[in-house]
Amino acid sequence: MTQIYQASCTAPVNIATLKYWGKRDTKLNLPTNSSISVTLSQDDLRTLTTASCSSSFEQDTLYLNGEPHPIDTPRTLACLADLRALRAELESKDDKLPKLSTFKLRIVSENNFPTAAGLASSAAGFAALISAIAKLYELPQNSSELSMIARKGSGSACRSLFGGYVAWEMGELEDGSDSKAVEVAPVDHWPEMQALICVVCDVKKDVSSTSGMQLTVATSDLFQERIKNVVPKRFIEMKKSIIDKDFAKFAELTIKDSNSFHACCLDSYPPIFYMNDTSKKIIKLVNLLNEAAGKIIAAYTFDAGPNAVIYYLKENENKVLGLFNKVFGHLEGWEKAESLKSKFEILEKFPIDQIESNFEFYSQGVTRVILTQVGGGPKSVDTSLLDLETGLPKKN
Ligand SMILES: Nc1ncnc2c1ncn2[C@@H]1O[C@H](COP(=O)(O)OP(=O)(O)OP(=O)(O)O)[C@@H](O)[C@H]1O
Ligand SMILES: C[C@@](O)(CCOP(=O)(O)OP(=O)(O)O)CC(=O)O
Repeated sequence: MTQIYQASCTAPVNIATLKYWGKRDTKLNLPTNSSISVTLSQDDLRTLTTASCSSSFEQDTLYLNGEPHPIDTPRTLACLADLRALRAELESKDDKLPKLSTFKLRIVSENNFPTAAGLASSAAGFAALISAIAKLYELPQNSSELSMIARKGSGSACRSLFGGYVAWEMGELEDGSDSKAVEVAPVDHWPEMQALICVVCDVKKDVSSTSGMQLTVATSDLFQERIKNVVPKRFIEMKKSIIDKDFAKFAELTIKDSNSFHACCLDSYPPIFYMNDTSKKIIKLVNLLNEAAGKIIAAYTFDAGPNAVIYYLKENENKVLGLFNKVFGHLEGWEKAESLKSKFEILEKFPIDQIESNFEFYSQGVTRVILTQVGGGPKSVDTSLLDLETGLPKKN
């Protein structure tokens, strides 16, 4: 039987605290502003991808969550072309290397969380795809260099090439060769960062990030102010808050940036609404919590959908989870916090009677919670999703 070469990697989701919104080049996914994100732990949310190639494969194929998935989209093709070109360069310098760049690829991938549900599956998906093929091809490129390929798949995916706290530097060159992800700080620098994700019931969003941001670029005046005057300063301040481990500052900037991004969406013409009434109730809960604490202990952020991500530090876990468990404790996702429940608290100054007297209103609209934390970048793994006998995805 013809040899099948294969390699597997996992990659994480990242949730931006300073949002990427707007492209200056839609083909290369070059952004109008730099952005910052926190990489979330792969213990909770991760993509696992096996990349394989063989002279016997007749076409490039992708299986996602057990089903064939289109691979011939311009963005995926751009990633594959870049990776093959880098492999071909290695082969041209060393005759002994098998000509993997000429073989067709078979890629098998699985997300351990809902795909296309506003949980950044495309970011983890492209980061895992690029990492697995780079491993298969034995490419020497570092994570920043690979991030430029992932960026062509989906802008935010470039940040999933790193763990911890990550910046995507927008760059200024036309060919995008300086628009890449870099590490702001590794997980170990500030491992106390936690994230509570409230998954909000929703029908699929009607404006994708890709088209939404183009509408904003074309029509919003507020957006011009955002990219010229707001984000450049915030980018420097947020990086500093991470280096200084200054949660109050980090949280304030995170909240303001989520608000600024959604304000630009509303200022688009016609307006775009990603947050819904449930999202607004969650904002209110976070505001009341911070007021009761007398300082900012929780920061909300929303991407292009109604799901909330709430960042907080481990030291405030009892207070933050205490409140959210009170409201959403009946939902799936609290198993991880079982041992903490006896320590959950409602702050003395929190107006809990407001919530209790309107409990149905506050507790509706969220389908599940995910408790997670800051985590590491892509990992090379031995687990393979490919059945070498059949050359097809393994059956579960
Ligand atoms: N593991 C994967 N491997 C390759 N492509 C993937 C993978 N997971 C997701 N994708 C691609 O990303 C698409 C989903 O992206 P989409 O932006 O709609 O949703 P999302 O990233 O989950 O949510 P959001 O961008 O709103 O946070 C999938 O349809 C698929 O094309
Ligand atoms: C609101 C965001 O999540 C937008 C993400 O946009 P995408 O990276 O999904 O867009 P494309 O580059 O067109 O694929 C903010 C962010 O992650 O920074």
